Order: sequence, then structure tokens, then C-alpha cells
Amino acid sequence: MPSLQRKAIMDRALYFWKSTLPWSTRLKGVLCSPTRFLWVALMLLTVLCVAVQILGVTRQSRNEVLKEFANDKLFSMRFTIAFQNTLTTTQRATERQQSNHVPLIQYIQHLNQGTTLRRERHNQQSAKRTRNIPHLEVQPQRGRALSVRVPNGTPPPRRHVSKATKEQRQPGLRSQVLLARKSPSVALTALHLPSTADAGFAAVKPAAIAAVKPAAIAAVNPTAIVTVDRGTTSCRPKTHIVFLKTHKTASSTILNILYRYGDSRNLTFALPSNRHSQLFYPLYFAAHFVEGFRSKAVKEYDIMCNHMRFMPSEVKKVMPEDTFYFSILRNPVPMMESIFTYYKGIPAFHKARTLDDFLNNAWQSYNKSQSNNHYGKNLLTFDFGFNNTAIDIERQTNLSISMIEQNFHLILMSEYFDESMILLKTALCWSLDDVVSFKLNSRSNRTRHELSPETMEKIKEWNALDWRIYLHFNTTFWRMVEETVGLENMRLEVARLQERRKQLMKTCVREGGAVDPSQVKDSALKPFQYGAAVIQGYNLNPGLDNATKKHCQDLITPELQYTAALYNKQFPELAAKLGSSKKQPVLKKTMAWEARRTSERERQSLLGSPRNQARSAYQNALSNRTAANRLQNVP
Ligand SMILES: Nc1ncnc2c1ncn2[C@@H]1O[C@H](COP(=O)(O)OS(=O)(=O)O)[C@@H](OP(=O)(O)O)[C@H]1O
Repeated sequence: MPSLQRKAIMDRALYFWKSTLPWSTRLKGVLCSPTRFLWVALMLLTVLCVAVQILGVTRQSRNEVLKEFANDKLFSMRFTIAFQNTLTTTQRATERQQSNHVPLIQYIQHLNQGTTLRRERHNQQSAKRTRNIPHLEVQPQRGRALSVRVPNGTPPPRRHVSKATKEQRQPGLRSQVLLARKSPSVALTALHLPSTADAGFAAVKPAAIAAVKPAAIAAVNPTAIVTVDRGTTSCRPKTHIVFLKTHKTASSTILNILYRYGDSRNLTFALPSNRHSQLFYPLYFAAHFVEGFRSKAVKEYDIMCNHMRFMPSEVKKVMPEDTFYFSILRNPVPMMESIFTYYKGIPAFHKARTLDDFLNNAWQSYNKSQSNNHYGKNLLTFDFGFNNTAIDIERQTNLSISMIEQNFHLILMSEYFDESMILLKTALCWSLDDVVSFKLNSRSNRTRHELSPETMEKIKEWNALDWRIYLHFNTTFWRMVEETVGLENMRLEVARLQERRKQLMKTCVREGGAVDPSQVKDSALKPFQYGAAVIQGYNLNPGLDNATKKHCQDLITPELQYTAALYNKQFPELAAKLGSSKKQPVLKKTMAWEARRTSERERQSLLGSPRNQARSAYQNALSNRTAANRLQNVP
């Protein structure tokens, strides 16, 4: 290119460069131009895009790190934490006194979840660790009665107390019942079994107590109730009580004892809301199931005792910290026979003609997801809040026992009902009259069935969790008897209790005992009839003075009627509202429906007598369902 031409091009470029507007002027131009919004939008969009990109990259890299962490560490950490919570509750009993709620929810949820091998291994290790924890309060010693002297003004170690209770604030020596920590592993061979457990399940005679060999009891190292020397000061009756009402364990009779005690002293019951008779069983208990809890209408509850599926952290939200927790177990063999008759309508039992039929097929056909089938397997385990269909029996048993011992002060035995009442009155500092009762909710002999030894074995296998828990607490029960009341003293106390019951029965009851529902004259006193069972009731003697009549009537009032009466007493306004707007408290519809589905043919075969006798028994039972019964929930 000629140099002149090249110079001309350069001059033109220089001119163009010099003649263009400065940046600020150009920017001004852009911002003031009609398309300025477009430019601003484009700019913002660009910034946004860049920001999203940066965020994406950061997140991705963080996820990578977390995934790696979760794979390697988090899984085992979760269970370590869960078990550390358990260990902490055990180990740091003193610290727990400052805390209202033991962190048990995760633990129980964990127990109820399905298991993997990895979890199993970890759990076994943790269970072992739990077993090895020394107890902080009292170390039970073999063959020696335990006593702890509490000096003046020093609060004794307690399980659920964070602040000094009324009792503790009182100077002087007091009576306390403390739960000594024990090993959940049970020497099954050394257990004292009820002599009648496998042979007809008759009530145990007091003589059986004397037959208990202290050596057999001392061979295990179970939970022990430890009485604290009370010196000259008499103990103060406990009025803060939780009774976990298990099913078919004589729990309605205990409920009646608690109802009468609380009713006569105007104590406040933590009753189910909306005039239900149960605390929304089989759901896990939640604090808001209790009437007056959410609305804060009740300041303090004294007694909680209706059917529930136990959830300790929620119960503790409702009940005071110095609450006494107790429950009752029954030999799973006779218990299963009772359950099969009473809950004949549940899907698991529906097709089985007999209990043997059910047990022969249960391992293949039992469907745990069908509603109400929990009644058919390890019902005690279920009621205490654990997984009733767990596969690892050993592990689940150990954990259940451990948890029960951490949460309950006393576990009673249905087979030793009278002995249980003496233990209870000792633990609660009640009088003998406070624990006298008549047997409630018992079946007519017509609806009982003898079990063969083979069937008994099948039941133990099918309910292996309940069976082991029962064996364990049967042992601890006798250990408690020995260490708190003493065997000889127990025999005397039981005799006094039985004598008192006999007197009362003579005063109160017309036929001298329970009769079939068809013969109960006062419909308000007829017990609820359910499934294929014929539940007996009582008739009052005529001509009783008002005070005696009231006392006698309370003794024989069935659960549903008494619960409704207490609700009406505690919540008159709500009861009035429910009475007018909702005549029927919410029925457990599924259960009622399933009960109806049980065919008459099955009922007849269950009643076990000739066809016409069975039919008339069934018709009697049906015709005796009172209006009150129809309105209430299934117990
Ligand atoms: N005092 C005493 N001693 C021993 N056994 C007793 C006592 N009171 C009730 N029972 C028997 O307990 C069975 C009823 O249990 P529940 O009241 O817990 O049943 S329910 O879950 O509330 O429906 C029921 O058992 P079955 O008769 O075998 O069904 C009652 O007979």
C-alpha cells in the first residue's frame, strides 16, 4: 500500500477515535435513551446468571463433602447419639433431675424402626454398654435387704425429681421407694415362676409366697425397691401417679382403685379429651390427648391411668416431676387366651376358629400392618411403646426391660394380684382399705378355654418378647417383696386384704360374687361387652345406707361408666356441651365394625358349648349392651 494511502487510513481512524464521545457521556446517553430499561434488565440478568453459577458450584462441592461424611460417619453417629442419650439418662441420673424430659423419643423411634445388620451390630454393642453401667443410686447386694438412710433435710436421690417436692421439703426421715438399677440380662433358669402359670391360671394362694426360696431370688440381680428408713415420721401418701394400663392384665381393677382414691380426695385425673375412655390408644401418647392440657384449663394433674401407648417424654409434659410410675404384667399364656376371646374381631383372629388355629398359621399369615392386629402379638411390649414384632428377640427384650426399668418404679403381676396390692400400698404409702377391690372385667367361665401344654408352648413362642419381659419382672417382683415387705409379713398382709375384701363383698354384693351381664339389674353397672367374651358384673345388696351404698357402688362401677362420671365431675361445662352437641363420644369405629364382622358361627364355636347354649349366651351378651356401653369407646 502506498505510504500516502496508509497515512490517510490512520488519520481517519485517529479522527474517529478523537471524535467519539467520552464514556461518561455515552453512559449518560444509554441511561437516558428510550431503551435504557432494556439495558438495565440485561445487566441485572447477567449479574443474576453469574451469581447462580457461583451458588451452584459451591453447593455441588459442599454436597460432595457431606455425602462422603454421611457415608462414612453420619450413619454410625446417629446411633451413637441415640444410645448416648440412653446411656446419659442412666449414667447421669443426677443431671436428669434438672431436666423435665428425658430424650427418649429418638430412642423409642429407633427401637421401632426396621433394622439393618449394621444397626444390629451397633445396638448389641450399645446394649452391652448399657448393661455395664453401674447404678448411681443404690447397688443391690445379694442376700441382703437394702436400706438407705436419708439424713434430715437432704433430698434423697430420686428418679424424676428436679426440684424439692413437698415431701422432700419436710424435715425428718421419710419413706422413699427407689429403683435400684439392675442388669437387664436375666438368668432365666433362676426365675421363680408362678406355680399356677401353666396349669389353669387359678389365683395364687398366699401359701405360695412362703414357698418362694430366697436363694432363688438372690441368684439374680434384679431391680429392687429400696425402702428408706422412715424413722419416727410416718410417710406421706403419694398422689402423683401414672399407671400404664396394659390390656387384659387386671388393669381395670387397678383403675377402679385409683379412681376411688382420687375421686374421694378430689384429685385431678389426666382424662382423655372429648370424653374418650382411652388416651387415643393405639397411637403413641401425646400430651394434648389429655383434656385441659392444651387449653391450660388444668393447673396440675394428679393421676393418669387410662389406656395409652406409653411415650415417656410426652407423659412427663403432663405429670408433675415427683410422679410415681407403675404398671402391671400378666403371664402371656392366659393373657393370650383372654385376648383371643375379647379381640376376636381383629383381622388376625377373624378367620381362626380356635386359638390353636391362629397359632398354627400365625407365623405365615399374621399381617402386622393391618389395623388392630397389634392385639394379637406381644401386646405388653406394644403397650409399653416398643416394637412388638421385632425379629431380634434378645436385643429387643434387653432394651425393653432396660427402658421399663428406667421409667417405672414398680411393675406388678396380675397372677399375684393381692401381693401386688400390698407392694403398691407400701410404695404409695396408702392404707390397706385404699387398695381393697373386687375383681372387675372378668369373663364368665363359659367363655374360658383350657389350653393344652402344646398350645401354651406355642403362645410363649409367638409372644416371645412378652414372655421374656414377664419372666424378668416376675423375678424382680419377688425380689421387691423380699426386700420391702418381707415374705412372712406379706403373707399376713395378704390375709388381711382378703379378709377385708370378703367383708366388703358380703356387705355390698347380692349374689356374693360376680354374675353374668344378663343378671345385672342396674344398667348403669353393666360392664361393656365385647368380642366373644361374656364380661361379668355385680348387683348391689338392697337396703344399704347412703354412705355404704356409695362406697359399694364405686367398688363395682365398670371402667367406662366411672371414666364418664369423672369427666363430668372435672369438666362439667365441656361435658354439658358434649352432651347436647355430640351425644355419642367418638367411637372407635374400626373396632366396633370389626367386632360386628365376627360371625355368629365363630362366636358359637368360641363359646364352646352346644349350639343352642352358645346362641343364647351370645344373644344375652348382645341384649345386655346398655345404652351407656354403646356410647363409649372400646376398652
Ligand atoms: N383382681 C384380679 N386378679 C386377677 N385377675 C383379674 C383381677 N381383676 C381382673 N382380672 C382379670 O383381668 C382380665 C381383664 O383385664 P383388664 O381389666 O386389664 O382388661 S382390659 O384391657 O381393660 O379390657 C380378666 O381376665 P380374663 O377373665 O381371663 O379375661 C380378669 O378376669
